Amino acid sequence: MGSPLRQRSSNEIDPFSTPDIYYGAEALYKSNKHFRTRTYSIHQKPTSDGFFEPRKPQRRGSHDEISMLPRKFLVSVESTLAHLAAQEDTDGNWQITIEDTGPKVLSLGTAASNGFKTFDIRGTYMLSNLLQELHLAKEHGRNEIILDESRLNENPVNRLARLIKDSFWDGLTRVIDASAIEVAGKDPKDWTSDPRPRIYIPHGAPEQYAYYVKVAADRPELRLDVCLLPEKITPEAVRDMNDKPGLLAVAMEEVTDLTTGVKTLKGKPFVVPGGRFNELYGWDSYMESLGLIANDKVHLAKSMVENFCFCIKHYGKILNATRSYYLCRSQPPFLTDMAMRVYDEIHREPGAREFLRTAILAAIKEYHSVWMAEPRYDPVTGLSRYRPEGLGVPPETEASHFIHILEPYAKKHSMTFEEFVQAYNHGKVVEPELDDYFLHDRAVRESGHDTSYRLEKVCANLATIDLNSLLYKYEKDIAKAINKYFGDKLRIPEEFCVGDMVPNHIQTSSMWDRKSKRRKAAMDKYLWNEEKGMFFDYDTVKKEQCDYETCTTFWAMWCGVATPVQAARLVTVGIPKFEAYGGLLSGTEESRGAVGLERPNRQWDYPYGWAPQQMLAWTALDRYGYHDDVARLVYKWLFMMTKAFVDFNGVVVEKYDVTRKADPHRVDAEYGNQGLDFKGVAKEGFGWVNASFVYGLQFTNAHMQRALGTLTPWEQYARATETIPEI
Ligand SMILES: OC[C@H]1O[C@H](O[C@H]2O[C@H](CO)[C@@H](O)[C@H](O)[C@H]2O)[C@H](O)[C@@H](O)[C@@H]1O
Ligand SMILES: [Ca+2]
Repeated sequence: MGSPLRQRSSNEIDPFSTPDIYYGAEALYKSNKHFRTRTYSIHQKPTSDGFFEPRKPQRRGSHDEISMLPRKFLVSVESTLAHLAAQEDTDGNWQITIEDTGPKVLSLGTAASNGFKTFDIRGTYMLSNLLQELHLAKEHGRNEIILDESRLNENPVNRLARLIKDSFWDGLTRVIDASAIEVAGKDPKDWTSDPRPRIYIPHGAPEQYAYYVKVAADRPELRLDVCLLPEKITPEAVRDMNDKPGLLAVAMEEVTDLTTGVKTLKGKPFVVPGGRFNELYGWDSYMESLGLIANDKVHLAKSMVENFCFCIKHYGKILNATRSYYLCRSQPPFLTDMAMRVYDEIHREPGAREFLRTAILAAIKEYHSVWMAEPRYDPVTGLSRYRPEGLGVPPETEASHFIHILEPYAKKHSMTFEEFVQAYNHGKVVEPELDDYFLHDRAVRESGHDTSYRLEKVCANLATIDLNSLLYKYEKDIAKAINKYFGDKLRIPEEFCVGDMVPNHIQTSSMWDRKSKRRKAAMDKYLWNEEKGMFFDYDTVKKEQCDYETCTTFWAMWCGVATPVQAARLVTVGIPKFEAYGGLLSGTEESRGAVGLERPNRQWDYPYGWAPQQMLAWTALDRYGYHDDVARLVYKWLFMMTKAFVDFNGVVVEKYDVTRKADPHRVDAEYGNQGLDFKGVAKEGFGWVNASFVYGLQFTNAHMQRALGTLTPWEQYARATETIPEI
């Protein structure tokens, strides 16, 4: 995207710099140098109505405005912030939105007049940008600032893309080592009475154990609890950790401290989703990596691949996420595509080929030991299911989540809710029906689609179109990597062998091609519905195809398993079913069924739309040449995001209600929405939604970007760009 014309002298700060530069020490020095005559005091008295009025300074002797130059304001931070909030944040939620009913105008003194002349800042967007900038300036310890008008009226598409690239990724990046373990250690899902930072180290990483024991001893104020995991991680062991939930160690590298010359360990960074999700997630990481690559941050995506390889080596799988309570389950697998996209970017760097080799070997191990082994593998169909092990009630959900399920059992056993959970988790009471319920519940969480009426009470039995598409992609990618990069001979070292594999045996692309052909045949047989023109899940226990219409049907195009004829039908039949105002729905309204008090909305059903669904569908449609559909769907999603960003104080959330025009970020299903809870200024957005924005922009042209920047709805844009037929 082009940025506005900038004509700056060398002692000026780029108006679109990151807050640490724009409000940091250098900016302070330059603005002081430039405006010597300024005499603002920070000790201002409130006016009679209790508000702070920016004080009118003395008129400067020199001329005021040079109209050709971009406008800048001279702003007293604390007083303007107080005035702005009191006047414009009328509902007192620390944000200025279209729902506030203030006058929507505030005057700022121009810098060129030393604050004497004023100029009006008008409308929700500019005022909320002002609020955000003042919060940032305050956080950087500034009492007064020179503020570029272009930072307030910046094209919103540019602004959001800039914030994602320059600020949000940084806000979501974590490193686990002595430098920042207190940040990564925080877990808003730790509901225990003493939520202290705790780290579990796998048995096979004694160097990390020694490292963290020393960190804990050197910095007792952290209260870091360092625990060694048992060699064999069983469901019982995982259950017993529920009272002491903790972070799981990820990859570290040995480095030499440049000042002391001593060798130490350094954590490999990763991006977290945001909100309550402050750990490395499985499929979120893949989506985030698409955004990181789009933003030239491939080193972070690479580091996440390396962390996944560590997880496969030490925990046996890519985890749902890196907390102790997630140890038994995985999430939708994307490792091969992620590693190959990273490789494409870094292939000229030293060590790139080894990076890819390790990732492909890890993926092969994961493929066999997790997805193609029982209980996930179904030998009858040859297809796979989300079906993780585990015991008892998942501890990470809100306390209220399972009340309606568990209370009748607590009553039956004359126990309190807590007593019952304790007794049930430890096998003191036996309730096979509940075991079945939680088997499926764990599977739902492993599927990433927690929760949905599509999967509730049945997920562990389903060969889903989602998972089998992803495994087909593994098979095709592994075949391609072996053939293209490893001379069609990949040696499998002992540490990557599974079951009865012979150490150091050679694998070739044809072995993997055969696997993909077998899967395609099974998917055609069990998952494709010729009459309906879509792929569906298959119930391996009832031995019948399901009828829930899910937007994951497009994953068959993402992975390439759909024939061109199937793809054409999917597009014709599927798109009209799933397309809504803001992009693609997770599922159809009809499939979800009626909702009400007794049957509340589930967040992965209609009317919600999620970034990963959009991103995979765009890529899928693009792969088969449906470029007009891609353009339209991308536009709708980006439009919805941009409009919410403009109208609601810079908000970027975990998911959207894609049927809701005015406030699509409002989702009250299940645990609500993540990314809403900020005061004044959003610092992180939400991982995969950030990614969807910058990834989506790659499918747009300059014309679309301009139209998005002026908040032109799709229909209006489409009408304006309709090709005029030749006469
Ligand atoms: O705490 C409840 C559940 O939260 C997670 O699921 C949701 O957030 C994840 C992170 O963004 C995302 O990967 C998943 O698709 C979302 O539904 C977690 O993954 C669940 O296991 C957990 O029970
Ligand atoms: Ca408000």
